[in-house]
Amino acid sequence: MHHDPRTHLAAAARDFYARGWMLGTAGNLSARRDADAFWITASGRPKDQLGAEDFVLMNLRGQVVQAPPGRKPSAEVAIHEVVYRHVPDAQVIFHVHSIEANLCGHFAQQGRLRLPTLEMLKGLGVPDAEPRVDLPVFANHVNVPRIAEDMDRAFAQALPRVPGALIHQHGVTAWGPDFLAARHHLELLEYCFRYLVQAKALAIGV
Ligand SMILES: CSCCC(=O)C(=O)COP(=O)(O)O
Ligand SMILES: [Zn+2]
Repeated sequence: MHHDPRTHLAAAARDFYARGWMLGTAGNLSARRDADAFWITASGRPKDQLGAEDFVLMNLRGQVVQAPPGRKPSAEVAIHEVVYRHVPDAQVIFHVHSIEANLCGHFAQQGRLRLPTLEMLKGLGVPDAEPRVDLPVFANHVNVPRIAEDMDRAFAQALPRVPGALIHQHGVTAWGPDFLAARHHLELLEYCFRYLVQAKALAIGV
């Protein structure tokens, strides 16, 4: 990263807040500083007004490297750590809470949400003519490290075919090799969620 990733993270948070995906302090965003450390939003901060003092530097062993006074890392930092450990290409991770993502959790079967067969899946790295792609869906737990352990186990078996994962009744996490790609992946997954919700309302099979 040539610029301080905290500036980009704060701008992304303002954007996602405006879309209704980070209301009431929901969600958390992070970006790698280098192979062993990443910046993540501090816990419980309003996502439309983040400043440099709202980010914590973590290493990939779960230790705080640098934290402004009174700031703790996101309560969901363990999930970011799992993604960075398993996906070497992931440089940026966005976790947000949209209504549609939470509705879509109810359409999942056996821990998988079948994504609609849309041309836009190409933007998620799926070039197939008739894509049959599932997004992994994890159970939510009050004890967040439990969610991270489930993801760790699943990702050790196989990485998701698309750069994201859903937590039931909670929200989606998407990642990418840079800020723009991570944003596009998040937007495309959220588009799929909106599509699935509307298709269900219209009783259209996808
Ligand atoms: C009000 S959202 C509840 C916690 C959560 O799921 C989230 O994404 C925000 O947690 P953080 O500790 O990162 O502020
Ligand atoms: Zn969350």
